[in-house]
Amino acid sequence: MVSFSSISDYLEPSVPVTPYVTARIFNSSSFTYTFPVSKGPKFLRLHFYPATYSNLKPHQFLFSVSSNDYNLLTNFSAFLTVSYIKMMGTDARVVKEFLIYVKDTQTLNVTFTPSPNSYAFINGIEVVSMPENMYFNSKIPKYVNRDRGPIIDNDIALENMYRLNMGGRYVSSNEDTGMYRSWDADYNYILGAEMGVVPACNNPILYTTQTPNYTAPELVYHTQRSMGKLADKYNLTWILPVDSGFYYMLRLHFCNIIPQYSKSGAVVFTIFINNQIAEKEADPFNWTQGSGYPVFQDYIMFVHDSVEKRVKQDLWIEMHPNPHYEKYSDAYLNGVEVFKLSMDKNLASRNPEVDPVDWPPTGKRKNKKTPYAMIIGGIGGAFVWSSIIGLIVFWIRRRVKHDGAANHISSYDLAYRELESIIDRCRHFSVTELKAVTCEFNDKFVIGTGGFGKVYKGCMDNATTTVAIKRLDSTSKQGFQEFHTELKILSKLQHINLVSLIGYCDDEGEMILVYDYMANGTLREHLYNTNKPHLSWKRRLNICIGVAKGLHYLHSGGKCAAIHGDVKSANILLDENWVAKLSDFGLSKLCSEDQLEIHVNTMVKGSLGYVDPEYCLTQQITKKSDVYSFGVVLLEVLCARPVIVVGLRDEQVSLVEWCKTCYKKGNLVEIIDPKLNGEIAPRCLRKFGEVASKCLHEEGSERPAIEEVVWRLEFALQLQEDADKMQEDIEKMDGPETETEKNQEHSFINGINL
Ligand SMILES: Nc1ncnc2c1ncn2[C@@H]1O[C@H](COP(=O)(O)OP(=O)(O)OP(=O)(O)O)[C@@H](O)[C@H]1O
Repeated sequence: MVSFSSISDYLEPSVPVTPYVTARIFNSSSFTYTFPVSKGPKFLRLHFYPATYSNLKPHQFLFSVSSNDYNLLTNFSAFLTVSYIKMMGTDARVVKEFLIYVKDTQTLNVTFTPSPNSYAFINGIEVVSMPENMYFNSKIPKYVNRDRGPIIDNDIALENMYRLNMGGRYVSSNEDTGMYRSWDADYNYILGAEMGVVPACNNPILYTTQTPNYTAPELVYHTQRSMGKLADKYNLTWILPVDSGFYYMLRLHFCNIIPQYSKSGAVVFTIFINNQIAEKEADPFNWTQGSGYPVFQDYIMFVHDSVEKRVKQDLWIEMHPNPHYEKYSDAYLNGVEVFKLSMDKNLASRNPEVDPVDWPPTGKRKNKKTPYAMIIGGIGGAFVWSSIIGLIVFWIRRRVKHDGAANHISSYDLAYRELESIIDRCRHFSVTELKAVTCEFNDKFVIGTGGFGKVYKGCMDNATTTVAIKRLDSTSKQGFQEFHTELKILSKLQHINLVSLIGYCDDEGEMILVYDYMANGTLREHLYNTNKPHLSWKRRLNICIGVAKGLHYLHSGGKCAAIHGDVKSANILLDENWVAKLSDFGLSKLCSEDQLEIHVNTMVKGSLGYVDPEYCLTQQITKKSDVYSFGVVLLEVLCARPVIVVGLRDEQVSLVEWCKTCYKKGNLVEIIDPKLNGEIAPRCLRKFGEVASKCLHEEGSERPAIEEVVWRLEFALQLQEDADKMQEDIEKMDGPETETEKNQEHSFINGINL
């Protein structure tokens, strides 16, 4: 008999009857369960309760488990694992959770193989589907201490090592978001006496498309561990023992729930993973729309231990307030998930020959060196041989030939390195895949056309993801440079107010970029030359604040800071919740934050009517050039007209000049969008006009930094909300109106003079 069922001789009171009281025992040969399932990512959970079954003692069970070609467990002893877990004061059972992508076979096989002279057993198997991009092909991870590494795609399997609810209680599988994950309390893992404080809230958590409601339950975001009064004196540290010789993905969950921290830049901290800086200036408030919005960030790092050859070692997560931000000295974390990544389809054993700086692993790298490959080898070191590298080699060779100077190669050195990391961070699509979702690039799927080419709408991943597919037109003046810049910027920078790049395709001479689809199109198409319903004033204000926050992120992104270079209403996309997303980074300049303080020399590019006059004169673009273009957008939003209208009276042709004249005369109110009549509170309009005017100052040095623009606009919104509230109160009041109230209402409805 290959297998038989048995009942445990004893069940500890803390262990539930189902599924742990019964087990299936396997002797000698392998035994496979086959589950017919749909294609897509699955949780596979294996439940073990080591006990005596049919007179077989717990230590007699030693076995391996594999699933769909992945070795999940090798020579596994549930007895030893539980002994170790008990030392940590937790459970008498063990649940092993794996994340596996089931491909076209639509079957999930789970095979148990006893080790020699041993038995295998299992108490329960759980298979749960998960949303397509929940963990696989999700947000682009950050690589700790290197700029490349594995990506979490359909070819990788993950093992969950830890899932912790910081500062909160154990969250049972029934309290999860339908995926039956359980979340442990973190106090077993926090280092030393410095346990910080545990703020909590009960407000509804404001999930978004970037952090949908299945990401983690509200219970996780309702509590956090932060540093408390002694923040400057110590690091908030968690220690999580893991196996050496593997890559790990850490998903850190944040949600700002402390009322005082309701401003970007209020709390900025540094995150270290194993003593390496994972995030120098973490400002989770800035990564979201504000307080109560959850956000997570994935980090990948290799845990190696080449010196002592320890099989297990500690993974440290540490946080410390960033000393450059004095406002509030604190750091916080709401939850963490730690996953071990498969290497060569093997999650189960140590893989010492894999050197972390040698990605992909030596065994997978192609040895054959073509003359092109040798050029790259010399320039970039270890690399991934992919079609995009092929493309740039071809490009470099062509340039060298045309320019006839070998020293030009070195100027493209950077491009190599950047592209190598892009390849690992972005999803690569084949032309066949993209043709399939657009019916061979059929015009019926076209949703817009820009300078780069046509943009198509498509559905992928079993219709769970709607995307916008931007395909370079062979007749376009744009080309590799814009394609490369867009990939470079968006693969490094992610923010709620920047459009998300899902991937790219460079097969068969194509250059295609794939983005999240933005259901409400561009800001411009809601302002003029449109039949679409008009945007309310408050919605317009929120959109402007979102764009300013996106720009602020871009300008202050540490080593990946950038100048956008083409801010305009057509490059602001709106998602289904009207959240503004800055797009089109083809003209952007990526440089270090220090460099942003000086000027970047460049040939003047941009869109007519939006370009900073100082940039035109000096040919030097600065972050204040973006501030100028943003000022033009503010005027478009207020007046709902194009920036240049030929055929109008001379003084009215340019929106900027016309608004400046009206502003100086104090009659800006006469040129605001008539559809906004009666909607704008006088004080709000005054503040808004003032911000726009500052942004449009002729001299860059006189323009405010975009951070200042953010808070000035937030203040304008506050003024509007106060006025709306007052208006509501007046309307609610019974009895005759007082003279003052009548006047207030009158000025509100008929507008004001500035
Ligand atoms: N992610 C997206 N979601 C929905 N629609 C999009 C998306 N990206 C682009 N579009 C649509 O495609 C049109 C063309 O976009 P694209 O970014 O190529 O051009 P543009 O910015 O208008 O022009 P240019 O590149 O010349 O500045 C947009 O106006 C918009 O209607």
